[in-house]
Amino acid sequence: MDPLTGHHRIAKRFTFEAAHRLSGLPDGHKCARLHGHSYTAEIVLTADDLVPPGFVTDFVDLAVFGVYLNEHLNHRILNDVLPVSPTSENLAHHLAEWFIENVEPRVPGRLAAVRVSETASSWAEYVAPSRRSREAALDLPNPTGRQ
Ligand SMILES: Nc1nc2c(c(=O)[nH]1)N=C([C@H](O)[C@H](O)COP(=O)(O)OP(=O)(O)OP(=O)(O)O)CN2
Ligand SMILES: [Zn+2]
Repeated sequence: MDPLTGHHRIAKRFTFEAAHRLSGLPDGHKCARLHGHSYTAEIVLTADDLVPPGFVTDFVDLAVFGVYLNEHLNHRILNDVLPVSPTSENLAHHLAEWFIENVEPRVPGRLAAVRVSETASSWAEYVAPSRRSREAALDLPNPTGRQ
């Protein structure tokens, strides 16, 4: 790729409410108690080239991610529904894997990152591996040459 050529990034932010408790923390840590957050989950997509009329991906086509959040995480205790400890880091990774499996194959952009916030002052981000490295790991061909 030409190092002087940039690429496009877009993001869409979703919100949901959920509770969690974190284990493995020092005695008395406030987050060991069951408590709730108004979460935000931001999906970042990237593309070298735009598709008509000038999109990385139509924001409308990302609505399915909001449906997943609403049906599976909203107003839930995250410890009951996630296969991992419900830290922001683990949640960002989990959401990235869900997006890569369920949404990315149907949209033109590729996932760059998922950023999760529990509070207005913090976030955790999972940076997705490139499409090329994912395909190499699966030993798949890359006929489009897309990164
Ligand atoms: N690296 C991480 N650290 C912490 C996480 C996490 O997911 N990743 N999570 C928590 C707790 O969930 C806690 O509820 C959030 O802590 P904090 O940011 O301190 O939240 P407050 O609203 O209490 O923050 P203040 O800004 O200090 O009011 C803890 N750590
Ligand atoms: Zn918390």
